[in-house]
Amino acid sequence: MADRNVLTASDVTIEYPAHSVSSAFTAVKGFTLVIEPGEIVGLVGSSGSGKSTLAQVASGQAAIRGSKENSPRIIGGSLDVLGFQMRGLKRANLNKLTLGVGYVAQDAGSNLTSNMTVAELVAEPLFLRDKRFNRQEAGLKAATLVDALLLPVGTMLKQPHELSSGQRQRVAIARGLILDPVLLIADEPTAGVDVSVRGAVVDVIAGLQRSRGASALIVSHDLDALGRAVDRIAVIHEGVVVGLGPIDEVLGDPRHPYVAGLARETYADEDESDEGDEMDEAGGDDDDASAEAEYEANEDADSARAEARREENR
Ligand SMILES: Nc1ncnc2c1ncn2[C@@H]1O[C@H](COP(=O)(O)OP(=O)(O)OP(=O)(O)O)[C@@H](O)[C@H]1O
Repeated sequence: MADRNVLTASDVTIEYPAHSVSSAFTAVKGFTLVIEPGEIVGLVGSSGSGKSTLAQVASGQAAIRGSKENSPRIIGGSLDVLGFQMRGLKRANLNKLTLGVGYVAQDAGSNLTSNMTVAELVAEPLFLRDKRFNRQEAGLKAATLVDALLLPVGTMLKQPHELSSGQRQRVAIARGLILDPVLLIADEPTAGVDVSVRGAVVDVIAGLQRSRGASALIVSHDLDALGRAVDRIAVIHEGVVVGLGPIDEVLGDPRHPYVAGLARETYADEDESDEGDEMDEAGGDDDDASAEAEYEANEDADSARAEARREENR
């Protein structure tokens, strides 16, 4: 029976299978999350915490790439996306799933076909789905998205090499949005985007999806960029959800040292721009200091682990 939620993850465990030089690795452990229609959720966490792995599995991209490429696979729990059980999803259903799920990969901006114009790149998914799609309508849709993503209209005639990396990333986002996905999964959509427009880009993604009653899962390690655009955040740490809810609630009542560190960092940033704003936190300075120390230690350990794992898989 189809699930009314856009995404329902119950105790999902995901692993990268063993291959010639390395053993199997569990990247996500017991992940639970529900995304309702029209809801915008941010997935936050440090490097190597499992965000991209989840995004690849939930969007169907891992299944499309298949086992040959050492793609991650669900080994425990259940993940339902748009009514499809992602565990052991058949190829025919995978095609149906991707009609409704848009995916913007972490490095999407740097993988755009080099000899196409922005107009062609953004409109291409329409023609891949329907060769006879009306060209004028496609051009108009592409231009509207390019404009919404704060790119100059002149960008339409340019090729990727004529754009900055942040502009290329925004072209990739426009590509991900042009099919009006029921669920957009965007992995670090603001990577490389100028800091002054990062928040606005997330706002555009959230606004466009919300206006159609559609949903989004926006992966980011940048809470500032998610800002007020998301309804809730899920904080993931070492593959486990350690915080879930509206940003202010999660950060205001941290239940895990990683979240406490995240809160402290976020509030410190806010204090820098608003000097009179004092934090009134229970627990006192000693607790804050130890949480921050643990957060920083975790961050360092995460980066080291992620790098070691990448090295191992080279
Ligand atoms: N192909 C792979 N094989 C084995 N392990 C992998 C593979 N790809 C990633 N991992 C490991 O899985 C864990 C989660 O990685 P993932 O890329 O999902 O994290 P992330 O939170 O998206 O990090 P980042 O913010 O750096 O992109 C990491 O420990 C990583 O090293």
